Order: sequence, then C-alpha cells, then structure tokens
Amino acid sequence: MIRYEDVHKSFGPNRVLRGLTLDVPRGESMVIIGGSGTGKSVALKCVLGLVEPDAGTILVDGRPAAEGDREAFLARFGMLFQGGALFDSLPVWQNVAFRLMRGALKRPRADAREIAIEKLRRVGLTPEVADRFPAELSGGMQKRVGLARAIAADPAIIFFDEPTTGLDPIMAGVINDLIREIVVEMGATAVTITHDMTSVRAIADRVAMLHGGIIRWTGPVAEMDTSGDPYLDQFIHGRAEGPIAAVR
Ligand SMILES: Nc1ncnc2c1ncn2[C@@H]1O[C@H](COP(=O)(O)OP(=O)(O)OP(=O)(O)O)[C@@H](O)[C@H]1O
Repeated sequence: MIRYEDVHKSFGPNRVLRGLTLDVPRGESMVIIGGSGTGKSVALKCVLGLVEPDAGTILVDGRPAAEGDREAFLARFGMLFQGGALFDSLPVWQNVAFRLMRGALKRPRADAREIAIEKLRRVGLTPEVADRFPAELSGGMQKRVGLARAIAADPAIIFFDEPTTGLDPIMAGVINDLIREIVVEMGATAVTITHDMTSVRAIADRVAMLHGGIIRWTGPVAEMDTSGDPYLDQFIHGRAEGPIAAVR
C-alpha cells in the first residue's frame, strides 16, 4: 500500500533519510520508532508531498505519491497531528467535519454535522461536546476530537504523529486502545510515529526502527523483543549505554 524505495532527503549538510526502504502493507498498523531527529516526521511528510525527497520513490497503491490530482490524493488520508492541531475559533463539530465542509469531500452542512457527532460518539464524546470550543476541553478530550477528525472522512490511510504525547498514562492507554479498535474496524492502513513503547505494543502490527537514515530493523511487533538487534534492544529498553550515542 505504501512503499518507500531508497528515499533520500537532506536539509543542507544534514542527511536525514539515506536510503529509506519500507513497505507498509494494506490494512496493517505500522509504528515507526527511532530517536529524536532521526527523520520520522520527514518520512511521513514525504508521503504527503509536504517534503520533497531528493531521490528515491514513494508509491501509494502502486502509484507515485507525487503524481496526479493532489486534492483527490490527500482525500484518502486522515491525520492526527501532535498536539491535536485543532482550530480554536471553530466549535468542536466543525473541527471534526472540517474536510467534509470544503473541497473534494464537501457535503451539506447538516450531514457534515451528523457525521461529526457520530464520530465524536465513536471516540467516547457525547453530542454536547459538539458545540463547545477546543479551549474548553481537557488535553485528553482534545486528542479524542483530533482522532474523530482524522476518521471523519473514512480514510483508507491514517497517520498518527505522536498520539499520546502530553497525556497521562491512563489517558494514553485509552487513546492507544481507541486507535487500535478504530484501525481494525475501519480496515485502514495506519502509520504511527511514537516514542512511547506502551503505544507501540498497543497499536502496532509491525514495527520499523529508523536510525542513521535507514530502516535499521522491521518486523512483526511480536518479534521486537527477540530481534537480537543491539540498536533496537537499546531503544526499546531505554538504555543510555549501547550503539546509539546518547547526547547528554
Ligand atoms: N523543513 C526543514 N528544514 C530543515 N531541517 C528540517 C526540516 N524538517 C526537518 N528537518 C530536520 O530533519 C531532521 C529530522 O526531523 P524529524 O522532525 O523528521 O525528526 P523526528 O524523528 O520526527 O524527531 P522527533 O521524534 O523529535 O519528532 C531534524 O534534524 C530536523 O531538524
């Protein structure tokens, strides 16, 4: 479904992606892990055309990601951004229905509102929340609203960028479980970036570790603990000592 073939990207002298090759199979949940600044976000942005690779190919359903009608291409994606990225000036339901009220996915306002309320319910929020503003909600509720927005248009592919950052462990667990349930029930292809190993175990079918600009290890989440890869072992156990140099 998503295939990276030898993708390279530098910013000036900073060689971030140095031959990224990775397959994300259709309907699977892939979690990308790796240290800060290793290029996880850059890798996702390359798929969406927000960053242009210097070399290599990215295919989505066998077709180059950068080709064709951009709006139709993006309409297939749902995204949950770090920090929720809600519009403060819009009530919750309009945040959820944002993409249903304009562009390729536009539909009548009443329908958009109805879908927003249904998606809010799916993430455990009551219809009363629909007319409130994001600033009136807790961080956990805002994250749920972001999740409802990500699934509003029933996307085939969903990107989750650090979905549990800033949440307490219990709320993080709730969001992890919701993500897992929703991805399974929608049959969506999901790519998640996270530092949170609890999230990895809750969300992933497969894991890919990005280090040194390449995929250092990838495999089913069940094989992560017995990979024998010293980089992966150091990362999943959070050890300061090991082949990955910790910057102090
Ligand atoms: N638009 C840009 N211009 C210049 N440098 C950039 C740009 N975007 C990313 N970078 C650099 O690319 C590197 C990788 O950044 P990226 O945000 O992908 O890391 P990450 O693995 O997602 O990190 P984190 O886990 O901390 O979010 C960093 O060194 C960053 O400074």
